[in-house]
Amino acid sequence: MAKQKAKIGVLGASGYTGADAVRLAARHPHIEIAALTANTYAGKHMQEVFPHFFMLDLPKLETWESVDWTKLDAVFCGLPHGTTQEIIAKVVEANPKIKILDMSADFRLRDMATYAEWYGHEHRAPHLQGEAVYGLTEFYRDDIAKARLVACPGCYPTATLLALVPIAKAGLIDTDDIIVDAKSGITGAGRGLKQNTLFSESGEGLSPYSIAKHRHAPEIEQEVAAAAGVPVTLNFTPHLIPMSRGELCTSYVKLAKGKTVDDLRAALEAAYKDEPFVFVAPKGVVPQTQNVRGSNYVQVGVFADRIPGRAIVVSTLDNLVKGSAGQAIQNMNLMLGYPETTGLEQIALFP
Ligand SMILES: NC(=O)C1=CN([C@@H]2O[C@H](COP(=O)(O)OP(=O)(O)OC[C@H]3O[C@@H](n4cnc5c(N)ncnc54)[C@H](OP(=O)(O)O)[C@@H]3O)[C@@H](O)[C@H]2O)C=CC1
Ligand SMILES: CC(=O)N[C@@H](CCC(=O)OP(=O)(O)O)C(=O)O
Repeated sequence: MAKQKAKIGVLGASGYTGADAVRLAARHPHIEIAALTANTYAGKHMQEVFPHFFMLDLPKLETWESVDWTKLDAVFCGLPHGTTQEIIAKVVEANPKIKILDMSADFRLRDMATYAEWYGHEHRAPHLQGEAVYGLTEFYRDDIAKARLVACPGCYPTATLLALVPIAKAGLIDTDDIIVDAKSGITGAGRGLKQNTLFSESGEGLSPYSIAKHRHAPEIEQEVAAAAGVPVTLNFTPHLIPMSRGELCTSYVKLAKGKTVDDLRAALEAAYKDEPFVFVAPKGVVPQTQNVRGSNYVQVGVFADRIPGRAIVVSTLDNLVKGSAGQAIQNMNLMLGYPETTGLEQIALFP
């Protein structure tokens, strides 16, 4: 007899990450989409909000309060940071067995004081924070498989950490001298109306933002520090770039004494040789967002700087796939015991 499909819900299905979770889930062979929630769009059909789902028969958008959480096996959470903690706490109260794939930042920082400092309020579900597993699949796979609550990393942290963790872990770089220059497509800012994401204001320019104060800096530092085994402070500057999806991070690093760029390449290749989604570009090949657009793949390239003793690592992903919904599906596969790549092997939409 065929195994029953797992029933999933998506919180924030009327947003960009929620919608990409629906796009991927709709063609996943082992899951059934059983509930979709929205805030202002509650009561509407998904196709009214996202016409590209015209061929699907999907549940109507409803508020999270009206969902029967006891019927679901897993929930994807694409809510604005700050709102997730309380909603997830209620969902878990209703169904303690439900698996949670949070795509927001609400459970990523392990230190509550750091959370309060960067997010401007005390954590609203500290009892759940303790059990949250950081959802960077390539480095937390075993813990993710056993977890109830997975805090999927942000899109910038995913791209940056896939470049930095293996080389920091191997002691190949000076962790006091890391500069991350990051660029994101406009969907990274969500679907809500904002002046700076209007085509007329973002379509023909490149804008740095949150200089020296972006909330992904402490998240990246937390994970590079865990890899390196020492506290890390780094420079992180994001930019908004006129394309719909995609992200590219360029990390400038100083080599540890006696280490070479070939050592960096060897560490990255060793880390990812058996990984289904992360690929190290061959020598001289430059990663570009076009190679990963719409896919769960990540491309990492490593280059010697012309300044002796320095190197440049370039990493790229799709912010809505490996940067959020795709990685969440990858983690769900582990948590529900499906092959990790199920539903995720689409190649980039190129051009
Ligand atoms: N966009 C990206 O590339 C990435 C985003 N993230 C994170 O994922 C989360 C979602 O991002 P994204 O999809 O871009 O955001 P959107 O702004 O596109 O969507 C937000 C969703 O949350 C719903 N919502 C808003 N406020 C509330 C509330 N008070 N109660 C219940 N539902 C609410 C919205 O409903 P409605 O539209 O009906 O009002 C909508 O469905 C954020 O935390 C974001 O930072 C993480 C990685 C990448
Ligand atoms: C372009 C843009 O605005 N990007 C968002 C990052 C999106 C994201 O990954 O944020 P979370 O940590 O909430 O998941 C930002 O800079 O805030």
